[in-house]
Amino acid sequence: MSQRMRLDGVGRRYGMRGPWVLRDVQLDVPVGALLRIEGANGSGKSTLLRLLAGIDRPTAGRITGCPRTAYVPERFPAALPFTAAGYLTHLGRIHGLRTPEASRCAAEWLERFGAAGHAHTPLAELSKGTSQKVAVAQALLAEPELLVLDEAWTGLDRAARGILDRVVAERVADGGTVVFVDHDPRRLAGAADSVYRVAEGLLLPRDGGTEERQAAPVGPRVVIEAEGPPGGVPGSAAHLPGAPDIDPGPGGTTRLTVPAAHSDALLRALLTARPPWHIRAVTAAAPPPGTAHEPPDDTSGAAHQATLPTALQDTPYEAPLS
Ligand SMILES: Nc1ncnc2c1ncn2[C@@H]1O[C@H](COP(=O)(O)OP(=O)(O)OP(=O)(O)O)[C@@H](O)[C@H]1O
Repeated sequence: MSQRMRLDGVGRRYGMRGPWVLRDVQLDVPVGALLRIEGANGSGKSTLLRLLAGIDRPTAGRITGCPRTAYVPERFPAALPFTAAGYLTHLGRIHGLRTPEASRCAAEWLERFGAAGHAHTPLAELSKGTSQKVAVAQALLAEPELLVLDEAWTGLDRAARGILDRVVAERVADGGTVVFVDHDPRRLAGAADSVYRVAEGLLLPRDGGTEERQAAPVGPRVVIEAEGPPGGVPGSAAHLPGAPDIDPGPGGTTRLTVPAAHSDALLRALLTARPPWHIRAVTAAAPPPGTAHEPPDDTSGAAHQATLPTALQDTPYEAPLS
C-alpha cells in the first residue's frame, strides 16, 4: 500500500443518541497481509468494514492512510441500469482504465468466475449468485491495494468460492492487503495473518493469526513436491508464502505443505526463485482426521478444477524432466 492505514480511537454510532456500535478501535492495517474479522450477528463487523473501505466516516477518532481500496458489500445494489459487462466496464473506466482495457478486464473477470454467459444480462435479471460474482469482479478490476470483503463468498457456487480464495491469496502475494468477514470458520482457515473479533463494540485481537497458521489449519491444504537447487529451501520457510511445513519427499525432493489459499503464491515463489525449483507434483493433502470439508454443491469439472492452484490452471506447465 502506498500509505499504511491506521485506525486510532475510532468509534461509530448511528444517530446522535444511538448506542456505540464500535468504540475506541485501534488497528494497524499492515501491507501485504490477510486480516480476518469475526463476531456475532449485529456485533459491528460490517460497520468496521465500511469504515475501512472509506464509504463511511467514524463518529469519533480518526483514520489515517488512504490506500486504493475496493469493497465487496454484504448486499450488492443489483438494480442498476446496466448489463453485467456494461457495469464492470463502466466501473473500470471510473478506475482510470481506457474503455477497451476496461471491457477486456470485465470480460476476463466474468470468465474467471464462470459468468461469461451472463455478460449481456441486465443486472436486475441476474441470479443472486451471478450478481455476487459481478459484485466481486467490480472490486477486483482495479487491483486494489486494500480489498475489503464483507461475506463476499456468500451465494457463490463452489467453483467460484475456490476462485475467490485464490484471488485473495494472489492479492496478498502481490503485496495487497485483504480484510474479510465470513461466517464460515473454514473460509481461508489457517491463512490469515491476524484475526480480530468484534464484541460489545470493541475490536479484540483473537489469538489466531500467526498462531493459527502454525497450528495445523483445518482448511484444505496442498502438497507441493519440488526439487530445489543444492542448499535446499530458498530462505527461511517462515518467509515463504503460507509458511509451509517442509519435509523430505520421495526421490530427494522436498515436500512443502501449505494452506490451499497460499499454494499459488508458493508455487510462484518456487518457480521464480533463482535458480528456479522444479515442481514434480501438486496434490491435495489428506484432511486431518476428524475435519469436515465443504460438501460439493456442484459436480461439474469446474468445481474439481477449482481445487488446483491457479498457477497450474492458467499457465500450461510441465514439470521439467531430469
Ligand atoms: N445504517 C445503519 N443505521 C442504524 N443502525 C445501523 C446501521 N447499520 C448498522 N446498524 C446497527 O449497527 C449494529 C452493527 O451492525 P453491523 O451490520 O455492523 O453488524 P455485523 O456484525 O456486520 O452483523 P451481521 O453478522 O449480521 O452481518 C447493529 O445493531 C445494526 O442494527
